[in-house]
Amino acid sequence: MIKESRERSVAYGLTESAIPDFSSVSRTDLTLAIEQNRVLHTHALPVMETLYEQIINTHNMVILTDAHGLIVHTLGDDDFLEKANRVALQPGVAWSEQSKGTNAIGTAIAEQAPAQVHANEHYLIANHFLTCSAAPIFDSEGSVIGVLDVTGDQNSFHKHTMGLVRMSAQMIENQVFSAAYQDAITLHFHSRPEFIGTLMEGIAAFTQGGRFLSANRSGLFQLGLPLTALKMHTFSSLFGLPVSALFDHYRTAAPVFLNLCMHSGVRVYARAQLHRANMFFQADQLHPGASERSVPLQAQAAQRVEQQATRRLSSLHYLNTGDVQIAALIDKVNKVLGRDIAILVTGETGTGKELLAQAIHNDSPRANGPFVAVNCASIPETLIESELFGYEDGAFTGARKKGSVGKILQANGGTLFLDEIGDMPLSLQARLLRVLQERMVTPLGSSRSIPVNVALICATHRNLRELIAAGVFREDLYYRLNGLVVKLPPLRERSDLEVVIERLIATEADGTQCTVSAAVMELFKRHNWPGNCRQLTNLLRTAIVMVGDDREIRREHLPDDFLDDIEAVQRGESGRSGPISTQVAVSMPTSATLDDVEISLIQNALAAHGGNISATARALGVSRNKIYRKIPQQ
Ligand SMILES: Nc1ncnc2c1ncn2[C@@H]1O[C@H](COP(=O)(O)OP(=O)(O)OP(=O)(O)O)[C@@H](O)[C@H]1O
Repeated sequence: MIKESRERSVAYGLTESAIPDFSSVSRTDLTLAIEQNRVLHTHALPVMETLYEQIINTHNMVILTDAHGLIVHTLGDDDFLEKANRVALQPGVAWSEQSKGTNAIGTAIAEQAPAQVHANEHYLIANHFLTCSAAPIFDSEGSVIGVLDVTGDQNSFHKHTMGLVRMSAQMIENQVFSAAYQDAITLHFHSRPEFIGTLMEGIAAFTQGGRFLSANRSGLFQLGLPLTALKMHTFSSLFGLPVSALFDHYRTAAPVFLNLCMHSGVRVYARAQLHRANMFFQADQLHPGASERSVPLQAQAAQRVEQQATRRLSSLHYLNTGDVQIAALIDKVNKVLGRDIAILVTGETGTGKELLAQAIHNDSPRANGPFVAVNCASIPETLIESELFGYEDGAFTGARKKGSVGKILQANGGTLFLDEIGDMPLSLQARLLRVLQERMVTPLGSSRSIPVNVALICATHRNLRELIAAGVFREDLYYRLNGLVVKLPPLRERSDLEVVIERLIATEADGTQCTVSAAVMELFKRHNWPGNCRQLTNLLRTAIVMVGDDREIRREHLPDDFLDDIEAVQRGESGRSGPISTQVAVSMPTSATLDDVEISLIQNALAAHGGNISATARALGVSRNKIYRKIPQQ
């Protein structure tokens, strides 16, 4: 493979000793490339993070490219990233064979197969210090849509890297496949039942009528026919049963896998996932430990419940539950309603910042206009620009035909809520400021400015002044956003806990009478509520289910982890309930170094956030990479 690739490199007119082409496409073209590869990008990022966790601190980086070898995302150890930047291993740079000669990314694309290129196997001498393992990612039609690569210093070569990259690429392929056929019937199968739900499972997609649509890599292998031939088949010609047998099987709700005989005579175990509309017949329901595929659906359901509750709770009057701090806050907000004054809501996570923003909108003269919420922390940095500002129709060469209306324009006539504004990349802060000052939006790739009329509410749990001092938040934008700054108090400081609980129960119990026992109310009052109203809402939601016909929430109806927290506090342990930094500071030996304190602080925060790295990073105001670096086994 290397020999042929080197021959191709010569044919492209490259010289081994040449200085590589370090040029990068423009920022706009990079954003466009990411947008065009949005599905790949979305599904690859979590897999890249997991892959990076395996290789952290080994002087390596994980790279995602599009089908032409253009790097669209990287994750890596800072020390190696510096070295990598010297040979332009960074977003916006092309690593095709045409551009860089023999290299794992370009060669994997040319060969349509995994490629490992080590040290002086690289065509360009400048790249001899690298060792690279790349695997192409295929779509359901068998076309390469991107490449996943791990690149490191040649001394960091490890023979397992290629295997990890291949598995990760296959994982991305399976995710992309499932996303493409989420409305189809999918059959997950394998000759060994324990492989169903793993990377090894075959997945085949069928129309509701049973016509074969496509299969993932393992599915094609197991079915033993090329894709073109399979497209002539139906569920019944492949498995000897009408597709309606799947519905019948799951209607009986028997918790067993289907046992199917393939056209080749080989028997496989299978579970089916039926159309979204037939969600109730999902095979996943038959497994006590639901597979990961059911999680998004459960998450969606939970989200719907939260949204419904939010709608019921959203008016300033409703939020005024008797606490003096809240009353004063609502009073201030009422005075600026309908005025052109930006509102900045601060407060710990879960204190109700978004709920307050929605209430402000609902009570404002813009109530009939849209309320558009954007969480700046949850959108990958590279996508925030297009998400906010949108695209012009066919504005770029090769751009997708339909442009996209950004969130700012979607909020026209209504309210734009920018949550976690402190996470807005510095480069976009200037653009946002311009929009706010000029009241015009220029979609990406367009020279046309569109007038826009939005009321702006921003929220943050971070200290923007500290961010300004650190040089990551623009002072001029800060002054534009803080027309009125209101701080939602943490739940532990509120005097209206009983009223909040009463109202939440009324909403959550949907009319059923339910009360909280005096003992539990006492527990609630003493609790620190690190997750604030969100934690209380979730806790009550669970307790109401547990209480059944009892009508009174008692200690036995509360989740164990909550009771553990309470007991830890009672035992005098700092537990999860106190401010983490204080706990660490007092519990460290005097000989502890700053590094020890940092590690301990991160460990405590991780425990407090159930091991969730993103939440921990947010709470501590550091990057996820920092957490990985300090606690590598995470
Ligand atoms: N005053 C309240 N009464 C009842 N429920 C509330 C109240 N405030 C917030 N909630 C509930 O708590 C949950 C979290 O609220 P919200 O998303 O508004 O918090 P947030 O401060 O924006 O959180 P984050 O900082 O994590 O984005 C929601 O389910 C919301 O309905």
